[in-house]
Amino acid sequence: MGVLPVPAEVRAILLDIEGTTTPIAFVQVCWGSHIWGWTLLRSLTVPPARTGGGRSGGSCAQQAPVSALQGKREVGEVTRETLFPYIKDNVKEYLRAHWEEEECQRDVGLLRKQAQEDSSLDGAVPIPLESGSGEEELERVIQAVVDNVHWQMSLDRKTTALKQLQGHMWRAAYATGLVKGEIFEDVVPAIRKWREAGMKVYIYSSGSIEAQKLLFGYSTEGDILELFDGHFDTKIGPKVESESYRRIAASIGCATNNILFLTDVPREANAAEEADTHVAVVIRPGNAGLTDDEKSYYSLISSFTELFLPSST
Ligand SMILES: CSCCC(=O)C(=O)COP(=O)(O)O
Ligand SMILES: [Mg+2]
Repeated sequence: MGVLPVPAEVRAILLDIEGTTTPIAFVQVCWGSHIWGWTLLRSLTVPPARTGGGRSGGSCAQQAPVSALQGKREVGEVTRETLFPYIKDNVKEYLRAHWEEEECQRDVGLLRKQAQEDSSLDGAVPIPLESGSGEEELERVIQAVVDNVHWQMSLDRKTTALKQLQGHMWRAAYATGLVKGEIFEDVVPAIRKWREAGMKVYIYSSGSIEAQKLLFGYSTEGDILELFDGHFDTKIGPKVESESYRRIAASIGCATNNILFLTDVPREANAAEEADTHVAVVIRPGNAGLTDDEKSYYSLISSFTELFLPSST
């Protein structure tokens, strides 16, 4: 095991999620079974604010009881292979069930605006406004939203519009207990130690703040939200732009060089470093490989226990 001394001026540790606190597989690996995905969907499409759903609320009538679903497959298995496939498989049903809710309309509005900005990109999918009130017209617009979401996800885009919708869809999956956020085992003990040493700890992920809070609030380690002093997402700026790290420092109330950022993505590390933030690249099972240049340029850790704080003995 290596040891990485943390510079004495560091007062706050800023953590990426996917590939850093949490296995990439938890976020990205495909569903094992269509039937499972379909059944889970049925249990999760109840609109929170009303019964009967939106215009096509009839789809909620055949929900499978949660206990029956849990009997078919262990919770742990679902959590390891869940987040992105869940969105891809279930976005159409989700939109049908929630379409008339304010939150869903806000999400669609954001996606439509993003689609306009993306119109010059190869393969971009526009989202038309609804013109009329028939079921066919509704289906046409919903299909465009579905195609847009699938297109963005095929490129692993990190737009705020996509991340907002994803966060809202995951909420039901976590709340039923069928999904739990997976955290590497070294993460919680290390953060507790850092906090005891007086370090502030923040999250900065492309996942929306709501999605971050779900992942850590319903995690395999229980509700661990108390371990974090704050959360940042792409609303503060993209992770690959150095200005985002200046804004985060201003928001925390410190200088950029008082922060140590841990991430699996060299482009993000590079942007943070340009802003004079300390960085270390995290190597976890399943992460993308690094080039030889990246390996020799960046400080690398494979576990949070490798960080050595000046105040720790
Ligand atoms: C907050 S959980 C979902 C993670 C996600 O949507 C994502 O894009 C991961 O990005 P990260 O910046 O955490 O690597
Ligand atoms: Mg990451």
